Amino acid sequence: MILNVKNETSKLEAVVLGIPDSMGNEPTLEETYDSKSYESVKLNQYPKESDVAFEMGEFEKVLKKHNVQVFRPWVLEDCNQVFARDVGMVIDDKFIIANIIPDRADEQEAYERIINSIAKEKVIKVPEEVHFEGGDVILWNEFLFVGCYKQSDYKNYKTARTNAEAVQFFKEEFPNKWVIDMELVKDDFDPYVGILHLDCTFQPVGHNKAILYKEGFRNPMHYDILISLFGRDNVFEVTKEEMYWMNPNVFSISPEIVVSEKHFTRLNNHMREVWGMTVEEIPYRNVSRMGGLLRCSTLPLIRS
Ligand SMILES: NC(=[NH2+])NCCC[C@H](N)C(=O)O
Repeated sequence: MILNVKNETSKLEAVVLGIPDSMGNEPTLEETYDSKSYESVKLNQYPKESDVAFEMGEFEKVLKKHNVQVFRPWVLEDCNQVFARDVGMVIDDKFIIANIIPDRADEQEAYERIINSIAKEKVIKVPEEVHFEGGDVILWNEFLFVGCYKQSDYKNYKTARTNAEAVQFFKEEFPNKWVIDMELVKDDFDPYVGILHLDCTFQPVGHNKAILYKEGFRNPMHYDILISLFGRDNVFEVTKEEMYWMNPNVFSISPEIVVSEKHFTRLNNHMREVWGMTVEEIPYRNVSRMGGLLRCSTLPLIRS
């Protein structure tokens, strides 16, 4: 398979979609590793496997309707494999195997078949000290945005997944890209405050548009950079409440077609009416209760 991903929106041809089968038992509070799951367990709202399976089935149908080839990881017993995004990622024609949080490391073996179908020299494994997850890396042609956390208490946060070493790694590995690091606000317990991955606070859509949550950036200058790159009129800013429901985590099938959650009324209307896009609305609220949404459930392999 010849990989090709240079941005978040070019026409999608092949993607890995996570899989809801055999998710295992609901985690205990101590076993959760993101604030949203923590809250769901605490409020007794952690989703049932059948509800997650229904929502992911709706997602798969939309992808297939648009002629996208959908790959799945193989099913591991009692293992949550919904969020394909984080285990690795494609940049240009390379597959980078991520160095993810140890609680999730088991998920990676299920991608062996997919990785084996890629030429060996195109598969990159990062050094041990480099921590990153795919949700923190956003491609925008010559730009590579990396969500990270660089403070000395990095290891105290289960929700800090990408470190300063990763930023350096991307700079060295992709010398022709402009790597921009964006430090995120972290909070392991409050989903109204902490940002798990960059794709929970920012995402390009359409041609040169972006969805953005200002308070997610630890350094206001990082927000300013995005505003100046995209242009204020091309940015849809979400509220705290919309961030909580993960509005920035929609998923593009092409610059004209985006998959979104059916409750995202304000965003969906804006994308349709102001940006002229086709919005495929699906139910995905149960999945959101585990700390990720549509982008998080996918790992694009080929965008033309
Ligand atoms: N790209 C993302 N935002 N992924 C969300 C992953 C959520 C998952 N519960 C975790 O903590 O790892």
